[in-house]
Amino acid sequence: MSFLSVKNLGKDYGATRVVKSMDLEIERGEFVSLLGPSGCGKTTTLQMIAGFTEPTRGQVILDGTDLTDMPPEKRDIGVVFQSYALFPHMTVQDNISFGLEMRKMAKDQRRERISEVLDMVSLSGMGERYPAQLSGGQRQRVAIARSLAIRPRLLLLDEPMSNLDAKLRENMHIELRRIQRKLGITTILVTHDQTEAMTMSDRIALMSDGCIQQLAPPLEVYHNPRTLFVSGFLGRANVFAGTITRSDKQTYQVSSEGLSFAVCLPENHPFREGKANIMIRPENVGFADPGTAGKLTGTLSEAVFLGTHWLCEVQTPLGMWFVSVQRLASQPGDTVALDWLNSDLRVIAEQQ
Ligand SMILES: Nc1ncnc2c1ncn2[C@@H]1O[C@H](COP(=O)(O)OP(=O)(O)OP(=O)(O)O)[C@@H](O)[C@H]1O
Repeated sequence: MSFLSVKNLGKDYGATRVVKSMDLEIERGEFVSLLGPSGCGKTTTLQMIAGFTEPTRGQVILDGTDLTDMPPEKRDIGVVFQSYALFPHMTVQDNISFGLEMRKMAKDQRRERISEVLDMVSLSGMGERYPAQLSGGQRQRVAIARSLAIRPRLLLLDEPMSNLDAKLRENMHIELRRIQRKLGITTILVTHDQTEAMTMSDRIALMSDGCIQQLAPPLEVYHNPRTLFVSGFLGRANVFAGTITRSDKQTYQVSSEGLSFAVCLPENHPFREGKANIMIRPENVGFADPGTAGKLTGTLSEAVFLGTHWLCEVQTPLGMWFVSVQRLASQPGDTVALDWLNSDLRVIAEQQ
């Protein structure tokens, strides 16, 4: 059995099913993100695991113990919210000490633990300060230190970095992941920030409308999205509708708007022949070498330089495509030929 088992977990408010039926198996030490648009049920799921919201159905089992009817303070779970909820009238060390005192830890041990976690979040020497004397990033690190101090069996993070500026957030991603790995603490992060989920997680649970659409490692979710929603939520995607036919045992062709390309379908792919959606990422499409026809012709309508690459919009018979390239030799208005490796085309069985 997994370290954390969430089985058929759901929440209804009146007739509205805000979390339909969640099944989640998380291994000890794993970092899993719940990623999805606003209102898809991420926070509600986390609150049910923490014990702050009573589920309408389902079970939460942590390390073999059924937590479903256990009050939050008995669950041994650390929670960090978007608003850090530090006690403003207490110093940093008293904020951290609070949870340890509740657990009746001896004074010497408490002092040692506080110094250890402050060191971990690079705030040694700041123990005497009050929250108002800290920056947003420092306050957030105190909140994390406070939740780590109790050595919870499970750490739940609800958008803990969304108040920080972009640079600080990036640093915190790296820092938090380092601490999480070092302590081997099983962690669930709620976020709507795809970069945050991609950089931090062992696995991402991509949610929409109260359901998990796909649960897999970041690269798998990115490169092999199971649904159109997933392909569009994580990064940019070029998607077109086509008809798949079988050429021989291993080879399939997709045709659309009079064009035809070979596609590969993995052994276990749910789809074989008929109408389907085909997806390719912008970075897997390039401009054909001069003098060659490429696979698709279009008109370059826009090109913006994003520092590491050019993001281009190309109007094609298959719709508007995004193309991401390192170098650009064409101007908006030019006719361009696009090329790609057919092995980078992905078939998404779900219909549009
Ligand atoms: N107490 C409540 N009563 C009624 N509806 C609620 C309640 N709490 C949450 N909801 C609804 O449940 C849905 C899911 O909310 P939830 O906060 O879990 O979403 P979320 O994915 O975390 O969104 P966000 O990223 O905006 O925080 C929303 O439509 C919300 O309005």
